[in-house]
Amino acid sequence: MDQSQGGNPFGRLIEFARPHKTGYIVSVVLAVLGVAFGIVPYFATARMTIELLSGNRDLSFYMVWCLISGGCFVLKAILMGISTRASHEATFEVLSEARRKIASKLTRVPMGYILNTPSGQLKNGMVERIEQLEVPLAHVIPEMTSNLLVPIAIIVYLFVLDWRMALVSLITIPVGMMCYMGMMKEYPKKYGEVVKAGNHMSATTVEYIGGIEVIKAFNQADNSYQKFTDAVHANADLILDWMKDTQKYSAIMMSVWPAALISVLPVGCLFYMSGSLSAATFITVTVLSLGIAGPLVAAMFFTDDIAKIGTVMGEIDGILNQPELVRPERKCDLQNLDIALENVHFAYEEKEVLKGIDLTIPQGKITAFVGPSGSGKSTIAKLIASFWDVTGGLITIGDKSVKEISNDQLNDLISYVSQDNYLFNDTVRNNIRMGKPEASDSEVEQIAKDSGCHEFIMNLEHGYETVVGGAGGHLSGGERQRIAIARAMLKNAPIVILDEATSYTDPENEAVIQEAISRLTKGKTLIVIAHRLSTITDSDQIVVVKDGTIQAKGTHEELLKECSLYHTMWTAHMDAKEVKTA
Ligand SMILES: Nc1ncnc2c1ncn2[C@@H]1O[C@H](COP(=O)(O)OP(=O)(O)OP(=O)(O)O)[C@@H](O)[C@H]1O
Repeated sequence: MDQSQGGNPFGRLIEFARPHKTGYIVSVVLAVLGVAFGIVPYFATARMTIELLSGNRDLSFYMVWCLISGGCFVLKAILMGISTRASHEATFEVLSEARRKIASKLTRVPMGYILNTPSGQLKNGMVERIEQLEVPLAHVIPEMTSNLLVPIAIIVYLFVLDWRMALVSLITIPVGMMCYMGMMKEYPKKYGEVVKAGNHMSATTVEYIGGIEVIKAFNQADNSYQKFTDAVHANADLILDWMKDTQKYSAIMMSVWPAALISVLPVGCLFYMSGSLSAATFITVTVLSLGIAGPLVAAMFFTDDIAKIGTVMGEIDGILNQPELVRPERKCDLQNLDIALENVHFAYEEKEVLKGIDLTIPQGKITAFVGPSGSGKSTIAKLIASFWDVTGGLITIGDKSVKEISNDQLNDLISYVSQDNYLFNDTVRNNIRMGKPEASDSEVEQIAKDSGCHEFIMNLEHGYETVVGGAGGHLSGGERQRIAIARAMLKNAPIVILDEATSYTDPENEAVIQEAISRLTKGKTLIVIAHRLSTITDSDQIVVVKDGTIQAKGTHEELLKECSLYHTMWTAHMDAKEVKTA
């Protein structure tokens, strides 16, 4: 994990590339050699022009120089090709490692960060931002190095030939530099704004697609979905304004920079007439001065990408530097799997939602949480599964704080099934198999039978091979929940948490699933959160939660007698059931 960050963004980029430095070194060396061969034709042209003017009529002399020039062009192309390939191979390794780092980081940060960050923004960090490192890594490192070396080598040579002409050939460079500085003066600020607007547009687009059903139902299609259209326009306006600001500078720069002949020709003529410059030097300087601007302009184009590095690395580090749930790597010994909550307090943000929970959940028993909506039931379950750290108090499993249990061990211990368990856009079979990746096809089918969902799966168009669509969108809510339960049962963890896991299921199927769950979780610790109280009456312990505190706990019969809130909830539930069946 990378926590060493901050400071110079270019340094951070090099840090990313360091494991593949051999590829980059090879690439730079080959690019420099390629450039060196690329300079030869300029010298050959100057040499041949001088000889022509001095009256040399030896054809073989010119043929040899033409061959040398042609050979150098070919060598340059080959070396540059291999250099680009080496830098790209190294770069695509670096990019995939960076993406893997972010993906793995997301599994270690508290769930709060993931839930509170728009998924479009996280996707941007993992896909677009990392993609933007491709140019700096694959092109800037070899090509910018070589493109700067060519003009430097030519300039040094010009100074050796005639320092006055060397200075004259450089006159356009400061003018071009001034335009360039004008173009770049607000770059970090402007690019930061563009990234922000892009992220907002991306997050709004994801929200638009995710909420398309609601948008259609409330007749908010396309343009009338203001938030989306505003984000798209804001993004386009920002980029256009920025382009308008910089266009004048770039137009002047691109025309002035390559115009070295404007100064070299008249001044060279004057020196030549006055006898202080030989024809040979004049011709050589004229030809070579043409070779300065091209690579410089090419190198300058990369500074655009370099200027982006700060913002891009900032976004990537923004994810990589998120505080993690601190957990040990090593497995610890647990005496038993009793779960205890001691004076647990918790706040998602400012407002405290759990206010001192004391509770023991014995191993191998069924504990159910009931209570009004928003009272904190799911939060208790999520804290047991370590989605967040408690703000105060302690949660233990087998007398060990959950903070002392490694992520892997806790994942093996707990199966958590929520109301909206995510299904991947894959086959039903593969979605169930996620519970135990090494499970055979027959194991998957057996658990589906045991969980009471084989029949409905076989009725799907392609049975177990039916692709469930993005987030399981091709299935009904109840079907999605049943597959999620089968997946959790296949995992066969000793602690199972069902958080409204059958809420979308119709009463007839719910009875089948309940029966299957009780069979499959025999001997395991089962924690159930349910609104339909009739499904939890057999629990060993029912915990009534209200306003983040425990109002009462006991069996169904005990609570009916002792807890007025439970009694009221039960009566309301039974009345609702009667109305439905009437
Ligand atoms: N990710 C979150 N960020 C901020 N607040 C949250 C978050 N999740 C839940 N809350 C708030 O915490 C409180 C307890 O929520 P919780 O989901 O634990 O209640 P619950 O009893 O399970 O409710 P329900 O029966 O409706 O599912 C609520 O006020 C809820 O708005």
